[in-house]
Amino acid sequence: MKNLIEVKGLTKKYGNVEALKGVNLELTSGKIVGLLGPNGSGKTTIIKILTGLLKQYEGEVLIDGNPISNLSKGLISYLPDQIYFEKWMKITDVVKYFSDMYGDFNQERFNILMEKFKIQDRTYIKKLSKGNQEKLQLALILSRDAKIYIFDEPIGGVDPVVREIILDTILNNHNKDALIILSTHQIYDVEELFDEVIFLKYGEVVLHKPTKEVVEEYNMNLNEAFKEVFRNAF
Ligand SMILES: Nc1ncnc2c1ncn2[C@@H]1O[C@H](COP(=O)(O)OP(=O)(O)OP(=O)(O)O)[C@@H](O)[C@H]1O
Repeated sequence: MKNLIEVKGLTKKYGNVEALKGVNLELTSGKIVGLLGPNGSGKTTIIKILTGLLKQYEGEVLIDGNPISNLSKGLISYLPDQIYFEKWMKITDVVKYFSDMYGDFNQERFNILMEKFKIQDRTYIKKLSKGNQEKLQLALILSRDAKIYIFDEPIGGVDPVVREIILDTILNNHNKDALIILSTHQIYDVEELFDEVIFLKYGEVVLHKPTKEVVEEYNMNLNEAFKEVFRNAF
C-alpha cells in the first residue's frame, strides 16, 4: 500500500469563513474511505481541492506523490454531487467526450454498466429521468481505470433498489488497488463498505480510523458513533 493522497496543514478560507482548518490526511491505495460530516463541515471543499477545482488554499496536497496538476487530475475519476452534462447532449456525445478525454476509459465496462442500470434509451440526456442521469454519470466515472475515485453523494437521488445496485457496483467494479473516497450523509446504507472513515467537524478532522476500530471503540454501529461524535454539531 502506498500513499495516494497526502494532505498537510490544509486550510481554506472563503472570505471570513474558514472552511478547512489545518487538515492533515494520508490515504493509501486499496482502501474505501468514508468522508463524513454534517452540512458545512468542509467535505466538498476538500474534494474540490483534491480534484483541482479549487486552486486557492494554504498547505500542501500531494496526489500520488506530486502536486496537483493536469497529471494528478488524470489520476482521479470524480463524481460530483450534481449532474454536469448539458441536457441537450446525446449520450453518445458524452461517451465520446469521456473516451477522448481519458485514455483509461473502458468502453466495454461502460456498456455492461448501462445494461446493469437498465438504461435503455440511449438518445438524449434530457430524455432520462434524474435518477437515470445520475446512473449514467456513475457508469462513466466507474468505467475509467483510475487510481483514485471520488464520489460526492453518489446515492443522493435514487431509490433504495438502485442505491443497492450502485453500492454493489462501486464495490465490485473498481480497480482493487485504487483508493475510493465516498462522501455521503446516508451512512446507515454504506457503513459496511468503508475500510476507514474520516469525521470532519467545522473544517477539522476529529477522527480518522479503520471503521472496525470506531465500531469497537464506541461499541455501536458507525451511524450511531457518528451521531455520538456530532451530537452538539448540528
Ligand atoms: N463558494 C463559497 N463561498 C463562501 N463560503 C463557502 C463556499 N463554499 C462553501 N462555503 C462554506 O464553507 C464551509 C464548508 O462548506 P462545504 O460545502 O465544503 O461543506 P460540506 O461538508 O460539503 O457540506 P454539505 O454536506 O452541506 O454539502 C461552509 O461553512 C460553507 O458555507
